[in-house]
Amino acid sequence: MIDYSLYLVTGRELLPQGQDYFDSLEQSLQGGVTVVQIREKNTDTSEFLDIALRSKAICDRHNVPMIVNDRVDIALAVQASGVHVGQTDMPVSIARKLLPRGTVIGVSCNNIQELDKAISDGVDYVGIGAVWSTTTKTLNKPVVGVRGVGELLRKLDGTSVKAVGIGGIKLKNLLRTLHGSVSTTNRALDGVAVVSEIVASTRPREAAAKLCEVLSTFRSGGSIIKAMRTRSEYTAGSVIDGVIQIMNCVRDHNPLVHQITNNVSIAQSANATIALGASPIMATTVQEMEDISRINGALLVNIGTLVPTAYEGMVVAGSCANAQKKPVVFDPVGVGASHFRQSSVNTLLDTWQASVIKGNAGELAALAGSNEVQSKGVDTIGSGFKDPVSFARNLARKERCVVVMSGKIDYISDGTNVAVLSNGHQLLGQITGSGCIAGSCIASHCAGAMILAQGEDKEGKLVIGDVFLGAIGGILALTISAELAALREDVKGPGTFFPALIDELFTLTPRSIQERARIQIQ
Ligand SMILES: Nc1ncnc2c1ncn2[C@@H]1O[C@H](COP(=O)(O)OP(=O)(O)OP(=O)(O)O)[C@@H](O)[C@H]1O
Ligand SMILES: Cc1ncsc1CCO
Repeated sequence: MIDYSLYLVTGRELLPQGQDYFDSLEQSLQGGVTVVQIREKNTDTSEFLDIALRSKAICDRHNVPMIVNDRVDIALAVQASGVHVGQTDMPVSIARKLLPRGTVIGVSCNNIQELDKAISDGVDYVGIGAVWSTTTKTLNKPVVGVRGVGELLRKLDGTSVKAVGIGGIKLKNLLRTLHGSVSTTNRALDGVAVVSEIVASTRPREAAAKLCEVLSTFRSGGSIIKAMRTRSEYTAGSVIDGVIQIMNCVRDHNPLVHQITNNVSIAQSANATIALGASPIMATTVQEMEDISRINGALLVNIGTLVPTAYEGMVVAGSCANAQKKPVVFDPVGVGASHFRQSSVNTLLDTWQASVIKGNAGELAALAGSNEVQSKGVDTIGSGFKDPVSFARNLARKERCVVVMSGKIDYISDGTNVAVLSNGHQLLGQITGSGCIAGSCIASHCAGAMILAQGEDKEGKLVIGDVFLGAIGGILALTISAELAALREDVKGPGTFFPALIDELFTLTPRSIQERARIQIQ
């Protein structure tokens, strides 16, 4: 059985100047590479054969299987463990006939059709990619993206076919790649193929060892749920206790909450953040994203009025937040309204891992590609999903993060649990940006959750802190404050409601949360 965990694809053209190919291979194996594919471009048969033979001797010494790219004849000549073929190389059925029994055959797949064919051809493994855009190879097919890998992996359920991700996988995106590519049925990649991160390194041993470390911490951290959460079981009572702890933490620590949001509700969102005890910074420019990611407690990305400069900032800010393991709250405002929003949302979610995605039913339907609920611009139409609990849970599994579906009732899921919250007031639906404010409240509470979890083990996690509780706390703070504001005599309608809401967020007490929270965990 081949261990596909760290699959090295060689590329002599990528070696740093002065680096010997065989020495680099030796070091990579010492660093922990578990399988090697020899890839040669434009090399004469005799030279390829010589390289394959010498590479095989090195791999054998490490007891690591060697696979030959494309050339069945070379694989036969050196008794390689396997052959890897591309879509335009030797067909799998013919390679199978030519090769001795037990020789592994792998094929590159970019889409469902290619994957279906590979499965029916009886391949042993598939290389799914490109996962990221890459400079190692000129791509003539669309990038699959981390989320696309998960959809393809689902197809392998019930088969013995193994899968490695390939294309642009680096140390800096490895954890995100592993986490984000798990299918809704919990099928993860069996390994990752790496080229330049190892081959182009002047220290291939260290490069391989670092990649192995991430692989093993991810695997020991287990599934999405463990990677996202700090607690494994919730009850309504434990959730309320947790929310109050976070709420107090926000007030005690005043975390910085970085928000890239729309120009309709920017001031409202900043005011709500302050009222909760956090500190907003509404910064959009690429050049400052890294600095802010070091000091902030959480990031909110809201595409309400998407403009090019802010969009560039969003791309970078999310990656910086992931690198710092800070919570990223994403609000795909009006995603169904235009192709531009849709493709921007896809690029953002393929670039970084959101910790929480928040939207109304129409927005989340558009994100999930469902036409069960329609939207009009930034608003949802109709009464929502027939089974909102399952919808929220499935979307959380698909996007590998916590999902908040807002509305008269809010549904919050981490892919396993669904918290059903029925607090709120209809006046929230009669002011603009209540959803955007909800995003700010969630981000503030996720920042509090992150501070509370500071002492915990960060290894193998993409985000620090219980973002499920952060999301519930943000929604409860807003909706309970809205109920209290609506009760006030000075509130006569939407115009007087908004300032009262800010006052109530400011004076909200743990007692009000305990007394008023209407929460059910399913
Ligand atoms: N009729 C209602 N009754 C109770 N709560 C409501 C009602 N409408 C909205 N809310 C609350 O308001 C918050 C925002 O949800 P909503 O679904 O209105 O956001 P949205 O459509 O994204 O808003 P916007 O586009 O104005 O920012 C949620 O926490 C939700 O519970
Ligand atoms: C009205 C509106 N348009 C873009 S963003 C926004 C705020 C509510 O989502």
